[in-house]
Amino acid sequence: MAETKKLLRALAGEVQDVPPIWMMRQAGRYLPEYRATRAQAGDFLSLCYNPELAAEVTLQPIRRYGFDAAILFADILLVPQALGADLWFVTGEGPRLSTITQQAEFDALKPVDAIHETLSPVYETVRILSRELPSETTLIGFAGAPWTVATYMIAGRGTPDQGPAHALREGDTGLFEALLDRITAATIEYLSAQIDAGAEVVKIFDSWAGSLRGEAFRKYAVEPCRVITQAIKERHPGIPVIGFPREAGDGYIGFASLTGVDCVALDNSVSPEWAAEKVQIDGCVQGNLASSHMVTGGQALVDETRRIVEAFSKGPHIFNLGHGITPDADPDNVQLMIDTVRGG
Ligand SMILES: Cc1c2[nH]c(c1CCC(=O)O)Cc1[nH]c(c(CCC(=O)O)c1C)Cc1[nH]c(c(CCC(=O)O)c1C)Cc1[nH]c(c(C)c1CCC(=O)O)C2
Repeated sequence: MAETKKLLRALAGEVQDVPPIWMMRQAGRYLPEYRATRAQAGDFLSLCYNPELAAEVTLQPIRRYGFDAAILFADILLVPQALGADLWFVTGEGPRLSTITQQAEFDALKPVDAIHETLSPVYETVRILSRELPSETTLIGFAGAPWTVATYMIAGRGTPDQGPAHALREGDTGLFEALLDRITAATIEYLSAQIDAGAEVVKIFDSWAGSLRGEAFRKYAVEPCRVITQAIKERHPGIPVIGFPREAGDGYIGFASLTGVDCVALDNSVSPEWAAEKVQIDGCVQGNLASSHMVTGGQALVDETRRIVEAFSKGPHIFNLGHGITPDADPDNVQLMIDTVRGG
């Protein structure tokens, strides 16, 4: 059957006059309706595990803007929690987790097949969304990449340079690799369950891939993404995978062929002209407007949006930001970006 949804057509390699568009963190604190539903849920994690409300916040940006894709509302850190880590969010600061730096802490983690006990409400959210989304909107499921998830599990929080994870990688490579393998296996099961529940595309977020270089990038960013993508393709033929090795720089070159992903998401540290030549030659790309334009707006937003659309116009492209939209963004600037992409 020929694809009718714009996003799936781009992922299948179709070049479109107007690219499909969605936005990382499109359900988020910049939207008053999100803040209201989050308050109703109580806190962020309660929202993630409440299927009705998580589906509601996923749908809010679709109703307001008519994006071509909806991304499941959840978080990459639900997987560590499902593996037995303690997880909580400190208001204004971010996530906190129990740490894994010793063998005994790793040994206390749960086996992979235990994750569904914790994650089943997420699958219910996906089922609700696949019933309720407009027929032209694609539903994207997601997970964190093993390296990025491991950086949080090792440090117990977000870190500017992923220092604790690099220290474990060098100091106890065996333990580090065992942790990555556990996360990889859990991620395959988690994404697979999202697809069974109705996700039509999955995205792997490697937000901290940029701190891996050379051989380490190949072993801990490329290889886990390849293993996950291959398993997804074997179990669910035809389901496209988007990889996001954020700030990979030269590592974006060849990433699609090395991992098997159908699309590479680009951050805004690379220029669209460079990426069109070096990355889009392998297939679909997604990106890459700086999310700061959602705060500042104006002619610069319009000019930069047009530049990106033009640079990627000769190949398959999904318009997106280079990273998540921030809480201080103005919802009117999002509309301006969409109007610029769709209206020229
Ligand atoms: C590293 C990472 C995380 N989570 C995620 C990543 C990878 C992408 C990236 O690099 O941004 C991915 C993520 N997080 C969230 C989504 C939902 C879907 C969407 O994009 O709209 C997705 C895809 C919701 C969220 N995840 C979080 C929020 C804000 C929580 C709130 O409402 O208070 C949302 C909407 C919290 C979160 N979650 C995480 C952090 C570091 C934080 C705190 C920072 C912040 O507050 O923005 C971990």
